Amino acid sequence: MKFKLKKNYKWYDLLTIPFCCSPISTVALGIQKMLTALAAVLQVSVLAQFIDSVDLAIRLEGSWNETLFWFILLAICVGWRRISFMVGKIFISYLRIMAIVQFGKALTDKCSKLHYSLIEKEDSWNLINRVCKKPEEQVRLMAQRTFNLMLYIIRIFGVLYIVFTNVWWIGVLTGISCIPLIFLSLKSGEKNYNSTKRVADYERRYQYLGDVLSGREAVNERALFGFSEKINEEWFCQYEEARKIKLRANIQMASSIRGGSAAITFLSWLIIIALIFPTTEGKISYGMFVALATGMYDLVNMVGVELTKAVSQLSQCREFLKDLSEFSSLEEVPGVDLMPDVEPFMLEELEFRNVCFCYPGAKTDILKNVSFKIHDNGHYAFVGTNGAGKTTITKLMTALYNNYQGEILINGKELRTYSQSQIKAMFCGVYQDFSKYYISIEENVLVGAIHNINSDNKNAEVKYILEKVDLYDKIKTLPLGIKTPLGKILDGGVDFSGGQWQKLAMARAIISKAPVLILDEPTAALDPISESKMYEEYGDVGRGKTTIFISHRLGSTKLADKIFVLDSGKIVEEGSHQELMIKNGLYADMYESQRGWYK
Ligand SMILES: Nc1ncnc2c1ncn2[C@@H]1O[C@H](COP(=O)(O)OP(=O)(O)OP(=O)(O)O)[C@@H](O)[C@H]1O
Repeated sequence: MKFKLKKNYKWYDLLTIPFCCSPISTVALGIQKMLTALAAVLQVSVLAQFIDSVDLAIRLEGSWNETLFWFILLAICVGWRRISFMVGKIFISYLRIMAIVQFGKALTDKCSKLHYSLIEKEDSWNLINRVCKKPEEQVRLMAQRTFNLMLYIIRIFGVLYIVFTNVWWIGVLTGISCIPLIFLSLKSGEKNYNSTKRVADYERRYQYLGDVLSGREAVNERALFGFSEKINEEWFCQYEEARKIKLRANIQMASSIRGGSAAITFLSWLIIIALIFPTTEGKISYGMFVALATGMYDLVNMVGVELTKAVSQLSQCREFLKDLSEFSSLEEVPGVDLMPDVEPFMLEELEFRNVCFCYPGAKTDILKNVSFKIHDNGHYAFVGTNGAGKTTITKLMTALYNNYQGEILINGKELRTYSQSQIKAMFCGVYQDFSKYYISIEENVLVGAIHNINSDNKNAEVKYILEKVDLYDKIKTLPLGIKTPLGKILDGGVDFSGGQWQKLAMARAIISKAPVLILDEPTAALDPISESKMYEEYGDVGRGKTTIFISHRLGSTKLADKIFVLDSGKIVEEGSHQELMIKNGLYADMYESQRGWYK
């Protein structure tokens, strides 16, 4: 059975979620908790019978055999309560495994379908992190806390029933006094979860700062600039803030639990005193008095501490369900998780017609009336100042955002009418912040053509492309060749330099069968020789593809058939390098200022 997320979660889903993950362990856990609760209730009556039978046997009015019978029963009750904890642990560990497989998988599936803008927005990103953090732990808590509540309720009602059948008014009085405590617990649980939400923001910040302080990425700058102390202070501030919020929530919860338990302890003394009268009047036996007095202390602990804790923890789970409902209602992009179309896509023309675009939540337009056309097999470049909107254009053409105004037409058809599989089949790219996958070199390249490469010539094609990006000579020297794992996660992994990783990203894009190749600062990490070699082979690399090239190195963009110059979200100039130089506008200015460095 495959776990499916639904839009609206109710309180009963605290059990249906674990049940859908693993019916066997959820039912087994429920039975284990129920038997434990019944054993505890039974123990009260059995203890009374045992004491009374010992009393009778001593006074020679009863038999020792009967005493032995009650003793064995008492030993079974106590023994089961001891071992049931271990039995429960076995079911829980199985439930956790199944929760990763079922619930965890459903969450990651949902994440992979989410709209790109939700990942970029802080609120939704925090929600995603809260829900997807340790799903197996959430499922365990749901099952364990719900069954614990059931266990306490059975025990409380069981003891109350025994008290009620012996002295009815004491049973009723105790029952009524438990009700306000349950409401108090619900409130404190809600408060506790809200503080966990607030803590999550601080945790995220201090974890990030912790990475800067101890991670590998910032090691060089850390040593050079010596910023550790300053970051450490900031880390401490964030950590302290999170600690204070947690502490306040714990104090609040402890005071409501302790306050409740003090009230009920006082009540239990009154009840034990009240029990003396029916005992002296002979309405209840001595054994029952001892058993009920012990049972009352147990009851006090359950209602005053355990039940309050269970209810408040359960309301934390309920708050998690609210988050889960919100998460599962987040907007999905239909088909975003599908593979690219296997059918090769033929691009004839891509056109932006009066496109305006504002990032969700932002106030100003980043792109203002942008219009341009690019054609099959052409080489195009976008240049301009930082923040002019070059990368944003590539995000729109690859349909990461669809809230633009104006039209984006591919082969004359609006981009929004294409399916995600079709769009994926159109574009491939190397971005500024390209990914580093800690898998083998071969797999790193094949990520770009996972769906449409023939396994017979896979190796030859990977080698050919690695030669094209000038990486094969280095890879040949590695003991495992193209099978060598990268990064420090797998055994025998080697690390690449920034430029080598970038070449690998380039290889990934080239092996893709998509007809449009987006290159966003693809050579930023390359040495000058590798860079110029890449440009010499530019035509070859982009063979049969339409290339869209973004770079600040104007010496490289001048090879493009057409250059678009962007300034503050507008295309201010367009033409070939020669045409733009004759125009003597912004492009010529930028080009001359760069050329000045080499004179
Ligand atoms: N997710 C986002 N939300 C809001 N604003 C954004 C977002 N991403 C980018 N921007 C803003 O959009 C503007 C254009 O960004 P873009 O990355 O397209 O610029 P660019 O021309 O590629 O710059 P660079 O040359 O520095 O890479 C910038 O002002 C940036 O701050």
